[in-house]
Amino acid sequence: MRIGIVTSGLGIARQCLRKNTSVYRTCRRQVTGSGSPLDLNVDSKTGIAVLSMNKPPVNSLNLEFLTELNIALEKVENDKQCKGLIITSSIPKIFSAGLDITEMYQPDIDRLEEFWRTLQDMWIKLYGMNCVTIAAINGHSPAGGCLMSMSCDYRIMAPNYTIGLNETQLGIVAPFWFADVMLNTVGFRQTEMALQLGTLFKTEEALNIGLIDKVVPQEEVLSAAQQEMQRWFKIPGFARQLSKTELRRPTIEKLLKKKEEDIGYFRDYITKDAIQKSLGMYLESLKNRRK
Ligand SMILES: CC/C=C\CCC/C=C/C(=O)SCCNC(=O)CCNC(=O)[C@H](O)C(C)(C)COP(=O)(O)OP(=O)(O)OC[C@H]1O[C@@H](n2cnc3c(N)ncnc32)[C@H](O)[C@@H]1OP(=O)(O)O
Repeated sequence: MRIGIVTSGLGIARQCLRKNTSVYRTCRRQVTGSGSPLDLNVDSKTGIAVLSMNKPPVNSLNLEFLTELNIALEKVENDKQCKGLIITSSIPKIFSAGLDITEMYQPDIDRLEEFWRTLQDMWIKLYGMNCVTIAAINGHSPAGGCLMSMSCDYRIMAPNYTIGLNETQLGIVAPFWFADVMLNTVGFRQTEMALQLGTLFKTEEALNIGLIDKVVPQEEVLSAAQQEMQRWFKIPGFARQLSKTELRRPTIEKLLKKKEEDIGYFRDYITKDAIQKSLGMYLESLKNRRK
């Protein structure tokens, strides 16, 4: 089954969310054209869903894209046939460039708050997914891209890319829940160094510190993820799921308790003059890189 979701506006996205049971039908109908930022393929035989991000140029996470991701995750979670989810990218050499910096630079305040809330929701869903989740990291994966990868149960990455929480290099701070997920993944010492230095790890380095679990050649990333999934499927689903929930619940609950506070903190922090200046300079440096 091939399902695509279009981003022709938040209205459609919300319509899909509201009519949850008809999401498949509604979205499939919209998809016939090209330009969908997400491809969701559910193989009813294997029970594996492959969600491929396809938002040029770099799969940056803006409000609309995050909304689409939320819909797709919800759809997978509600689909009794789906036992596993693989997240990957259709953009060559990029898994995701992380949060769309233009959402944070000179923002409209209402949209900024909505953006952050939608990101929180996406993370809560992904980190708490009942089904097995594998990140097939076939490109660079900085900051928000790293968060998405770390939120999966297993990470397979192609060589010669980078991954990490590089926020300090932008002059900003990784939120506490980004830090918590990294702590849960690689432990305190690696996290305190990586967060302060804003380290982007090369694939092999990421493997060495346990930020990713396996390295395979670029063209094998997806098939390796499909194969890995079989190992997880052999474990009785309920026992596996409960083990995951028990381990991840405290981290999720920590954010749930402070969701509104976190939105306010983010808004006040991001709109500070010094932070705006840093973000402006970083955006400029990205644009000048190719000159
Ligand atoms: C209290 C808490 C407060 C704040 C918390 C905030 C947490 C933030 C989390 C984040 O995720 S911030 C984003 C961090 N991401 C990055 O630093 C990645 C930046 N991008 C790159 O390093 C590279 O673009 C690349 C991903 C390695 C890809 O390189 P490539 O050479 O292939 O592409 P190019 O650099 O030419 O980019 C093409 C195009 O896309 C624009 N771009 C890139 N990344 C972003 C982004 N994250 N947001 C918005 N736009 C981005 C780039 O400027 C180019 O635009 P142009 O074509 O108009 O020049």
